[in-house]
Amino acid sequence: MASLPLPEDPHLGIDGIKDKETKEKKKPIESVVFREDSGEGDRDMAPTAGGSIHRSGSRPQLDVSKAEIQGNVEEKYPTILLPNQSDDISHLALDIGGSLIKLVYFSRHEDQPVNDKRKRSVTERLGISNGNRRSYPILGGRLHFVKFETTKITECLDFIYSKQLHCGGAESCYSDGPGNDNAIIKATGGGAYKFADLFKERLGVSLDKEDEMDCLVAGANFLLKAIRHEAFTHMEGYKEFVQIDQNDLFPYLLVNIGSGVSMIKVDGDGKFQRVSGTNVGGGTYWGLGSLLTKCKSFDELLELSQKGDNRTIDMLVGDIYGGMDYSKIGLSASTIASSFGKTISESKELEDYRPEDISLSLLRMISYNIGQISYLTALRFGLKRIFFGGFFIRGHAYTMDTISFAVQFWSKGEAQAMFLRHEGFLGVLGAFMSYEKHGLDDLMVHQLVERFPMGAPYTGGKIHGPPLGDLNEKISWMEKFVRKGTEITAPVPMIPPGTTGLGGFEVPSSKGGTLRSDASALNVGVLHLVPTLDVFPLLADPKMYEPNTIDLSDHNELEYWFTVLSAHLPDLVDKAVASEGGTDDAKRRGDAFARAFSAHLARLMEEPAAYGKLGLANLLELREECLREFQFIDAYRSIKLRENEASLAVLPDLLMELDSMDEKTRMLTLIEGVLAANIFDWGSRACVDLYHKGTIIEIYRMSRNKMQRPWRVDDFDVFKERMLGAGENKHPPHRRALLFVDNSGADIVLGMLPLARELLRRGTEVVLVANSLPALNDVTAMELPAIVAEAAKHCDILRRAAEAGGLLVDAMINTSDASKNNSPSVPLMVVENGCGSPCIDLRQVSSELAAAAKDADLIILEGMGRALHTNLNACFKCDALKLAMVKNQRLAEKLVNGNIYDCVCKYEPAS
Ligand SMILES: CC(C)(COP(=O)(O)O)[C@@H](O)C(=O)NCCC(=O)O
Ligand SMILES: [Mn+2]
Repeated sequence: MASLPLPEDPHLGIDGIKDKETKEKKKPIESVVFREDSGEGDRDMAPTAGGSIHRSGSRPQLDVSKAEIQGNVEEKYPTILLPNQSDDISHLALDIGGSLIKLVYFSRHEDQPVNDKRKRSVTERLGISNGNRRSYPILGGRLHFVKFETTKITECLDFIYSKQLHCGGAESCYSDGPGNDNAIIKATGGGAYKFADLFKERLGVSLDKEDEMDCLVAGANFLLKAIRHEAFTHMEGYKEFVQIDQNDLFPYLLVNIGSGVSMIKVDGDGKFQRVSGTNVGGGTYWGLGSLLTKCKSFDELLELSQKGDNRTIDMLVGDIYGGMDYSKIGLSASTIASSFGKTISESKELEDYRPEDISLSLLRMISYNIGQISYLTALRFGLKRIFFGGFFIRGHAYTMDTISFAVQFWSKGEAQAMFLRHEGFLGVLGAFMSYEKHGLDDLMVHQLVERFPMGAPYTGGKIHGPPLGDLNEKISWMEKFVRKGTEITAPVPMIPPGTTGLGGFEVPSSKGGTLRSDASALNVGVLHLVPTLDVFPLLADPKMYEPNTIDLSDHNELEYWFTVLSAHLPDLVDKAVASEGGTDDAKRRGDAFARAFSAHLARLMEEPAAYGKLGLANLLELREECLREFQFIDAYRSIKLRENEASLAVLPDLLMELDSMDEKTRMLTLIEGVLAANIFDWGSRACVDLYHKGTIIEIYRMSRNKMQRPWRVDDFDVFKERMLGAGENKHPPHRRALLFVDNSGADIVLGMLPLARELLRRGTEVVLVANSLPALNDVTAMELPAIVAEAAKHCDILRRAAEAGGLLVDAMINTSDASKNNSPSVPLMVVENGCGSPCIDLRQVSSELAAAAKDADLIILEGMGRALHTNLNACFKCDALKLAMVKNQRLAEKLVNGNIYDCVCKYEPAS
């Protein structure tokens, strides 16, 4: 393993840089002010105060009476309070089935007062329009999925009441009394009729009934088009996500297994026909099962089947053929010849059979039957794809395998059974969409982000626990949940393979002792609707793009990262708690965060695909999301400030040194500088250990000194040739470069800013692309302008470019930079990337980044997260440079066949 010993000599490592870290305190940036917005915002959205407007059930309108602008009226997109908007916003839809009530509700994003002047400046500069989004002012928000047993409808009513969902959500319901008498909630399923009076009586709302089939199809179409990892196959214990081509979705067969089974041929949006069905469905399993086993609930019955052996009940081919296969017609000895058939030849009573065996026999009988009828129906209509939904499946591996087996067996591999992660929520989603007003059907896959918060009632433990209002309740729930045993068991992993090869099926074997009662609910997150997200326009082929370099479906890989992230946890909790003042409340939240994140990790270890396709980037993002869930906004804030300050203190010397070099040496020194400064990464165990051994500047110098070429991946010469030309052969400078920056401190100040400065000097516009939200010690777009302003005090190029980019005006700075001149400068801008993770999925970036990308012809991705964990293999339409120091031994071996602290400089001209 390569080592990075600290230099004995505390003198300068990079020639000329003095150790000013502790000596020089920086002055505040009082001389720099942001340019004020002209104030000419779009006015067409301004509410007309006073009059109320007509509302219709199908064409939604907003009640803008008594509307007022919250915060500064000068803001371009001020937050608008709609105090009377209550009954008409479709916050809630219901699917009240025979067994379960499914509920989808919408919560708006809390509007942050928009006071980010950088954002306004860049919006103007890049000409970002709000497109047609303003016609759906409530669109940005979250969709939550919850379910209750129909027998416990009172809990469902309490839940709706406590969240004030019946009168448009807590934020717009200002009375303590019951809901508005005019309130209408879209509902589907038989219970929409049966319980209409109860809803009116208890909540004062009317249920607007939507057709069940319409809803099922609308829900399925939406999910299949809009959710990336919605459909999957499940064969012999293996789950594999299927990439659905939106343009090649129809026709398909939708099999919805509720109490009964409907088979629907879907030809398009709103174009379908119920072509078949069977009365032998989930209700049959539950009903017959309870009669035969005395089980009280569906889940109890399902759990029982885990320990069952159906051979004591079912008559198998082997029972008839003396233990032999009937190979001539392709039947193995273990194939069921007759479900429950064995019981006729024995003179036993019901009590003589194990309930476990009965449950399994019944489950197999019903699942096979549904699989077989589905296949025959698909065959009848020439359909190749069959999607199964409905709560009978419950994310239960054995049920899915049985159905898949039947489809495969009877179709001889021609047809494929696919399952849906939101299997039970199709109808209710369709009902929700029938409001039309959200524009949900216009949403694209890149505008939906699924998150998995660790909050009851929709994850873990009992689904129908008390609704959680605030963080305290959530933490209490966490504590209770964790006391019950942290293990979250997966929906029955199978030991593969289970077939005998001739069409038989062995007994399911479960790793976990118990089957979690709400497996399917745990596989469903909260759907964030973010209309401002876009696909990065410079991706060479968005359809082929896969952000993750490390796929965690490989168990060894997952196990390694599980261990690494678990080991990192105590230190992270300390930092997070300290960042919130170390109060008792912060400690409690820190503890809850650690438990929640550990529980997620444990869950994913059990079933890596539980939340969709899992890559390392998803795990790293989950950690950040989890911190935010427990209100740790910026755990590394003080570290970032300290490192920024220390690095800014030595920047002038570095700039002077760079300016004294010839062009070629300078270009190399700049790239070396980026790679060396990328060592400041608080997410890497090895680096954090290193930081105890020296000051920031010592470590930076040491890192510079170790920069020896050739790097592990070294395309520098090709890059240099593009930048500086070779001999007479000169290239025009790039028009615009997007620099995806990484860490605070030396990384941004001594690495990326000097590189940006070089590009600016050469006439290239520079856009610094930084995180929207904090993640580890990554610099954010909000923090960057102040850093740039501080750096600009020492550099005329940066100052003029930052001014030109609208980052600062009135910067009466005495620059110490030698390269002063008064010619107009190309702009330096800052845009947010739309994410809060150390990695970046370029399928979902901010609209401002997408706008900035339109004129860009060079991308520089920096750091492990953005250039290695994600995007190492990404291809772009323009030139791309990927720069990172590999700060993890295993990764170095795996990705570049090298060692920790090796460097990657990968240059790929436009493809
Ligand atoms: C989280 C990170 C991707 C951040 O790296 P960066 O993008 O800052 O270079 C990186 O620190 C990482 O992969 N850490 C893995 C854990 C470890 O090696 O300890
Ligand atoms: Mn980072």
